[in-house]
Amino acid sequence: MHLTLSVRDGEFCGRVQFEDVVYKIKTKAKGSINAKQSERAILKGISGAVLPGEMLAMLGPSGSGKTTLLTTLGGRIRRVGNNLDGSITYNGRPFSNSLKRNMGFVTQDDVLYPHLTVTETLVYTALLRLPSTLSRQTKVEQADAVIAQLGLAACRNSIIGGPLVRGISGGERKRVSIGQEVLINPSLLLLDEPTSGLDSTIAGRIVSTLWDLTKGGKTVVMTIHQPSSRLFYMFHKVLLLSDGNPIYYGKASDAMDYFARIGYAPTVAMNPADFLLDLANVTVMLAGISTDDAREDRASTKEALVSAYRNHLHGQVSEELSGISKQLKEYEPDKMATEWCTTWCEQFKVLLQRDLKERKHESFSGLKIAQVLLVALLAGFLWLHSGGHVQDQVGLLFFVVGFWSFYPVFQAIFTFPLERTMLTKERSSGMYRLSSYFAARMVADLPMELILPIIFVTITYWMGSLKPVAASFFTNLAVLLLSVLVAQGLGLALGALVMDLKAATTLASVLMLSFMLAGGYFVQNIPPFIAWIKYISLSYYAFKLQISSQYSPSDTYQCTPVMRCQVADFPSIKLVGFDHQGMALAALFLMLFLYRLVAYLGLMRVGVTG
Ligand SMILES: Nc1ncnc2c1ncn2[C@@H]1O[C@H](COP(=O)(O)OP(=O)(O)OP(=O)(O)O)[C@@H](O)[C@H]1O
Repeated sequence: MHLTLSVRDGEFCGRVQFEDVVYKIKTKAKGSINAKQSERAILKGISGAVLPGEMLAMLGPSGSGKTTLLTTLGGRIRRVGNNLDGSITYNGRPFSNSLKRNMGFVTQDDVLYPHLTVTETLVYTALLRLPSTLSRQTKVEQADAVIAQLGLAACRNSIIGGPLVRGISGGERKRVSIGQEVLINPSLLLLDEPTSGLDSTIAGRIVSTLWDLTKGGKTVVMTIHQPSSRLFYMFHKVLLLSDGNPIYYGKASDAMDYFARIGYAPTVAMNPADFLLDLANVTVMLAGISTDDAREDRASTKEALVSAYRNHLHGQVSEELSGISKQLKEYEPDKMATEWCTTWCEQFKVLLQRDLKERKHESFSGLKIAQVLLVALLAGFLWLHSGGHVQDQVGLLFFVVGFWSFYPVFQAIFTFPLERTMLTKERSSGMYRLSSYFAARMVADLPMELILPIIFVTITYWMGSLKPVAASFFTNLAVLLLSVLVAQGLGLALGALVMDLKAATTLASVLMLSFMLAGGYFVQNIPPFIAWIKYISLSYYAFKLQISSQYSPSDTYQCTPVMRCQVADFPSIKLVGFDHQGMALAALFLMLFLYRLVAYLGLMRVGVTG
């Protein structure tokens, strides 16, 4: 069966050449705090080429560097200093941002939204990744075609699922991940262990689908663990790695002959992939060599395999690479899709729809609503008889401000750390602009961010006998909604900056506590050196504006049984005062934008791994 998707030019980046690729990481020796950093080479001079119509499999034991090489070929490892050496080109050109939108990359772990169905997942991907020139209907049809081609029709309306929700099976999930990449009809498709954990029938089906892609002129590169011999012979080329060294590169069908020629042949008939893996692990029992040789220690056998590669294969690879380079000189490159596939507005619209659908269960969670209702009713009953008591009413105002400062911060703080892997995956493939994602996220969260405090205030305001005047109620509500949005921004900023939930929540609790304490209700005589905290405290400004919504400077209250005092002189009110209300409002608006800007800047770091 041939894949019939044809939405992009298939020759964008299909000729991949990599020559003497070396990748090093910095490591610290164990056991000593003062240990100096040393370098460890993960890839030690790897060369090869894959052309349109070819499927290259990277084989090797766990930890041999397959994923690292694949990630490097996918342009997802940053060059920092001299960590990455050698040359990698795509149709003779280096990696570029426009290229990432024309290649597919399937990661080892499936990064999918758990609450979307298979169809929704693929349709949203189609809407985001296929060009604007195609109609919505065509994109949906494209997604349907992929569902049929990958055998997902039976589970098309089932949710993906995750650790906490039961959904489709692991194999189906893997096929959805592959479908997301196949959808864009990439000229180059890179897959990290697309068959691991799957039974041999499903694995065979996946590899056959990928093989079909190569028949359509696509280039496929994958890492794979122990393919069956049927699958092994479907690969046009094989690259065998051992501890970061190449020990075989060439046609799959020539691999066994090559090793037999250099003195390594299996004693019994066995799956060539198993034999190659045993060799790379240096665990194979070798035929045709003496007992002494068989006892040869692992290091020297490995060295023998590495030097055999250098002597017999390295030259051939270099020749192949220079031959391709010569052809490329005569080859007129196709125009590459350098622009985004879809407009900002389209991206925003689709991301918003997807966010609303994916987070419906969370935003409208019964638990969340019950929690807010319960606290509102509790506060309402506690303050039921507070009418006319300034102390009680100021306390209620401060409690409401405090609750709605803490609550949104701790709701929002999870947003970006939990989305990080998804954002990295989607941004790495150039799926959408960060700004459209960010805007969609902000808007998708709004309904619940605003509905819950409205319900809360409506209950507490009237039960707590605050000023029964419509203008006061709406001012109080508006100020609270503004402070909720500010608090949400602060949570988003902390999450995006720290990206570690434990650290972010610890930091948030310290910050929010300092803001609350300096907010003007608990302490009146704050030492001057620390008094400035109130000027960065959202609780202070919100509290100040809430007070003004209830009282005016000329109001009085019964301070002793025989005397009325000025409300303005009441200690907690005196501290925040009635002046500079405009400034307080401006400060809240400033925070509203500033925190979101910080969150956006924090997110800009997410995108390319390495
Ligand atoms: N950023 C990193 N920091 C520390 N070690 C790393 C890093 N990247 C790779 N490594 C190490 O490099 C080696 C190769 O890793 P890689 O994931 O490429 O192996 P692999 O062949 O894909 O393994 P597997 O089949 O188990 O996925 C491993 O020993 C791994 O621990």
